[in-house]
Amino acid sequence: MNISVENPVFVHEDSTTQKTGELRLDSDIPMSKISSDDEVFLAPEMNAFGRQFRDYTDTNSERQKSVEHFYATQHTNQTLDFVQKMRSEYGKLDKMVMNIWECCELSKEVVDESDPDLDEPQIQHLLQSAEAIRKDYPNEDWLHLTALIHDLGKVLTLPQFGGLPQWAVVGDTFPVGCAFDESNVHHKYFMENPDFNNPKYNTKAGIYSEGCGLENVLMSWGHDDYMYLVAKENGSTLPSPGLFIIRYHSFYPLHKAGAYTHLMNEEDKENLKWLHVFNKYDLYSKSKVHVNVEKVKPYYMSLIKKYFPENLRW
Ligand SMILES: O[C@H]1[C@H](O)[C@@H](O)[C@H](O)[C@@H](O)[C@H]1O
Ligand SMILES: [Fe+2]
Ligand SMILES: [Fe+2]
Repeated sequence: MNISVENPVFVHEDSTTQKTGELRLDSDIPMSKISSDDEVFLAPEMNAFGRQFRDYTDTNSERQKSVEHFYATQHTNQTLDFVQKMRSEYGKLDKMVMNIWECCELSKEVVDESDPDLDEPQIQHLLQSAEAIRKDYPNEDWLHLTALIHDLGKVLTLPQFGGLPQWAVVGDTFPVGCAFDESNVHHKYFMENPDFNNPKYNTKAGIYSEGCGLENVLMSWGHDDYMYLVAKENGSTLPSPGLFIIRYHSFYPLHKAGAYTHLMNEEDKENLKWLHVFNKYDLYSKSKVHVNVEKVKPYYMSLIKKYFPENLRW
């Protein structure tokens, strides 16, 4: 069965002003195409472990216990002060010089401990999500490339990047400097966070003002913000929704639960529509069936060449 996008998305009225193409609803996919699973992406109902996707409630399985432990450490340690330090340290981009494909190869060595749905090397997740979105949006090449690179920032866990602990790299993200919304998974562990009781940081707006725009909000530090910095500072020509997807794809409290919307500006609201589209392919493409890397590599190399310089500072 085809699981539809949870939040409504809208078709742009004037597509000539958009660098990106029209947003399409699941219901726009012709019924005649639904029968061929080669041509459209069919989202599974269960994850590879036979469970619902993003189930954080099962306390019996070992994997779920380690995911909960992950969130306990993440929520305890991600303070405003920590985020500021990490942004200035990793914003220097002085750790490595390499191209995008070399980083895809490096991501073979990363397994994400926060993810209840996948324990495969990250390169597979990247190619699975890119190939899935390519089926349904064949003309949006920027979206294919966005999917390919969205999780590359997880290389921060590798020794070449200082071997950051998983809680500083993966998992859902949330703003720091304002109250932690209850829609964050395993919210109770924020009580251990020093910012939780700081009156400057624990009101709804905290250090921000209504409608200030997400670019003025400090997010918990991790692979999203890092990869956004890498793409932006190296002069990628990906369109604004692509950069937005990279930067906020782990911000489930916003794009799934609809929290923190008071911090968005008009541009964020436009970009959020594309993030809703993207999320379906990020989440439901997670599978044990591997993509043949060498077979698809030439296509993705051509996209990298189109939107990125040859070498990037990381
Ligand atoms: O466990 C997952 C994983 O780390 C993803 O890469 C991230 O984007 C998700 O938000 C998170 O829940
Ligand atoms: Fe991610
Ligand atoms: Fe992902």
